Amino acid sequence: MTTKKTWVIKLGGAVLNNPAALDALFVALGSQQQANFVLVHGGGALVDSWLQDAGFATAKHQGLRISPAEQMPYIVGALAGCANKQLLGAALKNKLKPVGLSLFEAGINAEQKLKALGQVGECIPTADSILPLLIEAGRLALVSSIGFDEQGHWYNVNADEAAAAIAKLLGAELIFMTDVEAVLDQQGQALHQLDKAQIEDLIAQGVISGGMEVKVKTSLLAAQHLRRGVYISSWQKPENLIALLQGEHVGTQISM
Ligand SMILES: Nc1ncnc2c1ncn2[C@@H]1O[C@H](COP(=O)(O)OP(=O)(O)O)[C@@H](O)[C@H]1O
Ligand SMILES: CC(=O)N[C@@H](CCC(=O)OP(=O)(O)O)C(=O)O
Repeated sequence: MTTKKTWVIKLGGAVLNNPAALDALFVALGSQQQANFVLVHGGGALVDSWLQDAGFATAKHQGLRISPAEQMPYIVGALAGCANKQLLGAALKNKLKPVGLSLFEAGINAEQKLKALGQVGECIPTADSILPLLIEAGRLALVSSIGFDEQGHWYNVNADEAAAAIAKLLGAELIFMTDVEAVLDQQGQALHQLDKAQIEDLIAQGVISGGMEVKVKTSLLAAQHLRRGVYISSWQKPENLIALLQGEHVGTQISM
């Protein structure tokens, strides 16, 4: 049994457009032999462009993409196919041993969140995850946010929620790596620490919105469940990841 700490890292999809940042991140991961990692990735921008190319209109409700059944082949293709395999290629290039997975193999089932959102999925943890075996075997799991129910229907799960569910399942540390260095206040200054009351205030004032609203709400729930701080930082700064692993305080810490 491995005694190393496991870190679940959520990678925002915008990193897919930045191969140099992706390489730097994988180099940083490869240099940290004292920890295990599981990567959960998004790809929202890629989904936008695939849907647009296919002639679909797409919309979000409170940061979640409304996902009609007829759009799912494109959403699944972009996230579990293209984005997942693009990351796999970058990890391979950087001498890691990646395995690409959907939420099902990772031990998370999905069920419909809200009828009005179509195939948007909510995470249901199961007792059947391949992740501990992959970690034990020294493999780097790359998990897309496509989930399935027991009938085999597919769902589009928000990748932040997917990462939080996997961190809970593994009792792991959780870091969201996005395209901003921290959650920002009204003046655009980094907020180093946020708790429930501050988060509610900033959302009500419209300072935190869109994808960041989902991220901070998901982080808060995860911090409450994991009983420890959850971090938001940028994939543009792999040194921040190393700093967090060493117990330093960078980006925004969301606490209970
Ligand atoms: N207060 C805020 N601080 C930082 N970013 C914010 C804030 N409010 C909204 N955002 C937006 O949230 C984005 C990050 O969320 P999202 O695009 O969903 O990231 P990811 O794809 O990495 O999950 C930022 O790029 C920014 O445009
Ligand atoms: C339901 C829902 O909103 N799913 C997201 C899944 C991808 C994602 O979360 O990507 P980022 O992390 O890059 O934003 C979507 O379709 O965009």
